[in-house]
Amino acid sequence: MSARLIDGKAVAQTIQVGLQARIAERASRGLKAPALATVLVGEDPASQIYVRNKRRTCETLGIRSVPIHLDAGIDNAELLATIDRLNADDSVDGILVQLPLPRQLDATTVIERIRPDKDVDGFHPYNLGRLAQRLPTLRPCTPYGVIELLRSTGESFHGKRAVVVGASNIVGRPMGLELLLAGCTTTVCHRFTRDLAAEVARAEIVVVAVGKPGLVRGEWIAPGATVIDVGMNRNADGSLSGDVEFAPAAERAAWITPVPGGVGPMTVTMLMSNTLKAAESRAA
Ligand SMILES: Nc1nc(=O)c2c([nH]1)NC[C@@H]1CN(c3ccc(C(=O)N[C@@H](CCC(=O)O)C(=O)O)cc3)C=[N+]21
Repeated sequence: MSARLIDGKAVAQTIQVGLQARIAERASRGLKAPALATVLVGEDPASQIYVRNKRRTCETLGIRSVPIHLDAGIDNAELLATIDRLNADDSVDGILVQLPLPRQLDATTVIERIRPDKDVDGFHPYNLGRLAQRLPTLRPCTPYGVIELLRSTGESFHGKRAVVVGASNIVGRPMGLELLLAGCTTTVCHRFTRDLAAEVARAEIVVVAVGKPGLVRGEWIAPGATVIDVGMNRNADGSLSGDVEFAPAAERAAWITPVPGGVGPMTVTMLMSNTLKAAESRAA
């Protein structure tokens, strides 16, 4: 392996120390702790683990966690009523509804119901529109975390050719907007892209967020590229792997993120950053 590893755990830790200090400083001025409501619907085991992790990180940083657990069988109206209550609650700064939701519930309606200034996931059309117009407010956590990882390498992004693989609403599309904002010449690839290998081979920065293990072959990676793997695939033996063939990609890349320990820890950290930001802008 010749690539240098981008240590997401370490970058996340550094950012968290800064957040913790800012939250403590607010407390010393008599301000209340920022508060994050995490809404979990049903018992999906992966969602339970993720939400527990978010709640635990809140406590570590001095953010008040407001855990809300709703029955798997609730209907849209009940979920929307919960959102309305949290929207109106002045003691709550941020609202996160864990996705995916059970089938009978409509995520789009729910996301659009959250007050944009409490939308710490950055999924509301207002916040995405602001990002599209180069006036970011609350930014989607995973793409924002990827930008922080790229920044941590110390390499500049200005004018770089960036390729995003995957065009989901929560990662690929906002990732394209973030890279554009950062000054990259940005291409977003998806299931209809004709020659994915050729697109990836042109990239100086590659961000992969599809959810298919080994989708991006090591031999596609341009020598000296920076590779960010957002994929999190659970293997039969319980271990995790990304969407990029790690070992051969690391032979060619200059920088690469591991899975786990790359993007994942940043997603949670940027959620905490957004919660503090939401609290700061309410007080103002
Ligand atoms: N409304 C909403 N917002 C989200 O941000 C959201 C969501 N729904 N639904 C699910 C996905 C997934 N997600 C992860 C966050 C952290 C890790 C993470 O910390 N992963 C660790 C290891 C995890 C492990 O070992 O299982 C790592 O990559 O090193 C992973 C996945 C947030 N999501």
